[in-house]
Amino acid sequence: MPSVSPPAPLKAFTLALIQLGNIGSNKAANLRHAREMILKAARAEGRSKKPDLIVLPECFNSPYGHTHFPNYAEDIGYYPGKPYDVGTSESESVQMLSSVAKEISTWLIGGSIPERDVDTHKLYNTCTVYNPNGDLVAMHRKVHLFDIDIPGKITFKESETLTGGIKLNSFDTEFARIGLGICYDIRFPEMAMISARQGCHVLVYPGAFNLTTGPLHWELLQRSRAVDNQVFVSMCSPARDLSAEYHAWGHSMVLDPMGAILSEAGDGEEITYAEIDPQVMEDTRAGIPVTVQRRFDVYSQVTDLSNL
Ligand SMILES: O=C(O)CCC(=O)C(=O)O
Repeated sequence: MPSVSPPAPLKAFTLALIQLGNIGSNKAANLRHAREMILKAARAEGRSKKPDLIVLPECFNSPYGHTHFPNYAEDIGYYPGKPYDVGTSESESVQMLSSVAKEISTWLIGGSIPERDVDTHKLYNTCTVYNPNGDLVAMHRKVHLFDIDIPGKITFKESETLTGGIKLNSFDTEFARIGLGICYDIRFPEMAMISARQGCHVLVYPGAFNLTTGPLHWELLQRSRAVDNQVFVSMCSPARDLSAEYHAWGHSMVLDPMGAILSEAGDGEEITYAEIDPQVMEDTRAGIPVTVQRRFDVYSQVTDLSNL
């Protein structure tokens, strides 16, 4: 594992998930609606304070389906660690997300969008992150592509048009270190484990489960990753739209390190908020000390599967 600097301590903060509805074939309309909902989430009517971090769902600017990715893909051209001028970005989604993050002066995880690499022209399912100044500060390309085939229920093959990312990604805010994944990435505990061991306090996955795997696995996987790693976990879904080609499960949620659900949306368009309390993480880790009981001396014996 590459060496990573330890994170600053987790502080209390408010997380808002936008379970976005009305995602259709008109990209400009999708972007307009996403912007309106981000402004609404930031207004936080009826709440005592505005959120510190707002999250959009997977594929928020285009219909979800591998045949659509090439038509909706945008050139982002972001290279971690290199200066990035949002003003000259080719990506209209990046432009919108950056300007609205700046307008509301709030951290924003921009769900995901189909991206075309400017050099290789390969397509990715990509999440971008903005600080309250509107700077693009992190990007995650979905590592594990959603290729499933459950006969009679659902067949989906992202790898027909997309390429998987080759890197795990996280970013630091003034309140937490946050690890990124996209949807199917949550099925791979190794990825969550590495992010948690690199100091992430919260793992956020823009996602879009379906009506076959959603009921059984959506909550289970999030609770598992939260309990395994004693971190906060959250997935943000689009709203369910039965007139769309892909029927998303909805139920955007936030879980604490004990696996308790802090907030959960229904299946329609909704903004759900959760208060992240660092004490819960501290108490969980003190009470159930798995984070300091790991036996790497034993695990090393089972890495070679040919011995089994
Ligand atoms: O893993 C699943 O069941 C759903 C995953 C998914 O919808 C996705 O990766 O977009």
